[in-house]
Amino acid sequence: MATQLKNLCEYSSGNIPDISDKKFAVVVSEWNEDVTEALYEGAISTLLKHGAKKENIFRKDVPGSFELSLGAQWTAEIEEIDAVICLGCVIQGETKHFDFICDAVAHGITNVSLKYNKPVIFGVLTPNTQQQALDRAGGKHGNKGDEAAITAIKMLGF
Ligand SMILES: Nc1c(NC[C@H](O)[C@H](O)[C@H](O)CO)[nH]c(=O)[nH]c1=O
Ligand SMILES: CC(=O)[C@@H](O)COP(=O)(O)O
Repeated sequence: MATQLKNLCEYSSGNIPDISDKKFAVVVSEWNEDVTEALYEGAISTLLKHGAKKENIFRKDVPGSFELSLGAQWTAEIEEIDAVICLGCVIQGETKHFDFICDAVAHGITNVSLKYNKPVIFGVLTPNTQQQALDRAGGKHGNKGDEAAITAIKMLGF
């Protein structure tokens, strides 16, 4: 279902496990920081809302979304980390650079998740415009950060 047909903050409240002792790494891209900071706020508020402890949430920043894969690996390899949430925003420009970044980070994050056998969540917006990004970072379509956080939580209850 396309995002415009659902709100990213709406999700079924079933199968929410106890995360009071779970440790989360949140890797945030600095590119489009007005958007990624909003995603981060959404992710943190969702984790805390569902019982995560603030002292168990560890933030690391990377320059751009392309670096999210390595940032995810450096945090996922920490044994105590139970799940990694990657947050980024790649906005289409004039060239194919957008395609290469999006493809690389989607595959990279997937590979880290499978390599370390733990949830590594793709909380990356890939909009055509700045407005589409803002609409999905606390705007009319909700917040992809909320969605990424609840996805991590639900995967810990698998
Ligand atoms: N244009 C965007 C980028 N570009 C930077 C890359 O992510 C990367 O840091 C660079 O290619 C060096 O490896 N990053 C975003 O996150 N969003 C963009 O819109
Ligand atoms: C997604 C990007 O890297 C983008 O900002 C690059 O813009 P352009 O394709 O116009 O160089």
